[in-house]
Amino acid sequence: MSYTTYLVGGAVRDRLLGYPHDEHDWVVVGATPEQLLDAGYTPVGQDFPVFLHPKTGEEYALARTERKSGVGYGGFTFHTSPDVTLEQDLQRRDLTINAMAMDDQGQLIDPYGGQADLQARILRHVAPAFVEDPLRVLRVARFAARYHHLGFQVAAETLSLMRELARSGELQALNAERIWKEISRALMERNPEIFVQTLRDCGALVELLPEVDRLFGVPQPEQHHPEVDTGIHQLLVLQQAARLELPLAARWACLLHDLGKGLTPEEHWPKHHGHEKKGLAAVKAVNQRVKAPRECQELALLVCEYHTHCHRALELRPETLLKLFKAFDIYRRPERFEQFLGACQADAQGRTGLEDRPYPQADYLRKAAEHARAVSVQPLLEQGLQGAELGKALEKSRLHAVAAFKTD
Ligand SMILES: Nc1ccn([C@@H]2O[C@H](COP(=O)(O)OP(=O)(O)OP(=O)(O)O)[C@@H](O)[C@H]2O)c(=O)n1
Ligand SMILES: [Mg+2]
Repeated sequence: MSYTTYLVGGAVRDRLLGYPHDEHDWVVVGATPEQLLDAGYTPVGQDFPVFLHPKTGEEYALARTERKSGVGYGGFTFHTSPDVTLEQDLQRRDLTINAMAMDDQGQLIDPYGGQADLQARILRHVAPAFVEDPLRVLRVARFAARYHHLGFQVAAETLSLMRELARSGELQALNAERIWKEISRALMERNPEIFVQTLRDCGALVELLPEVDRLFGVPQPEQHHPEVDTGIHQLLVLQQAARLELPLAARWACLLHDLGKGLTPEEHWPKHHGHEKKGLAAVKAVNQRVKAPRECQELALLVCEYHTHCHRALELRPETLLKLFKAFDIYRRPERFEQFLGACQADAQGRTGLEDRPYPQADYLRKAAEHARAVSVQPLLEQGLQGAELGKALEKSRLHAVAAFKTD
């Protein structure tokens, strides 16, 4: 018996959109696993009907239907058989724009109105079975972030399904790896703030990142923050982070830098004295809950603690500058310090009306750091210094170098 292969999912969607896409997913209709094994495909997992092409390595999935059989991921049963149709396979998918297929003649198969929704710029679920996978809440928010600049919006009825999922508590059953994968991809999209905003719109933000959610409604002094609301500031900072094309760790740090402001007692509003240190515990909690990679965790903690130092860079004493450099280990980790400067710039410019204000602090710190790094240990070694003494002398030379830079 012969089988038919179709291109599906993101590749079809992005081809129709004229959007770059470099991964191809295929669906195979009318085949048994044995047929694919005989043709040289390798199975991806034990009980999962997905195979890798012998030459291209791309994913080929047997057409399947899915049923949810329990709470959480893994609570799925698949049904594959050669008589599962393409339409059935497409129906189990998340969004209409993701539920189109293309045959080898370039002919589009679009039973659920995906093309119309692409044209209307709508992210709409295919069927009520959307709710069987809570990860889709994050996926839709991520697509909203990715295609925002093209005018895409989440359909009202899809948003209500997302709200239902958020309210059901099912998001708690998602494992950290899947959540992080979505968050990290979303942060790297062109409008990462739309991801956070969409999660908030459907009540998922408080489920997934309650520490971020609680910033909404918390005021800041209007003098420095014309947008006033800390949650809005948060979104604006992410927008700037994308505009500055910051790498993932810096964007993650941007998202978490002000968590301390959510912990200020109301009677102190709109001031947030000491929010930098106060936020550290919250940053740590989020870091661990989503199992962010080490680099992201570290930078988020450092940016939380030191972003105000960066804004005040020009007023800092040489001693304080050196302490900052030490905290960042700028001598061995120059790229991490650069990411810190980027995140702080996004923080300074992520304020209504201040998006284009200059941020001379970054260059100032960059130069000061260069002077500290340029201090050579060689002359000190030649003086015969060792151990703690050597360390102290090196510190002193650096202090001189930074002080000299400051008076310049
Ligand atoms: N929770 C999920 C994950 C995936 N899919 C379906 O599987 C396809 C492929 O999934 P994936 O590669 O994760 O996403 P893409 O849509 O290809 O988008 P991208 O890779 O660009 O993120 C999707 O288009 C969608 O039809 C789904 O319905 N529900
Ligand atoms: Mg894909």
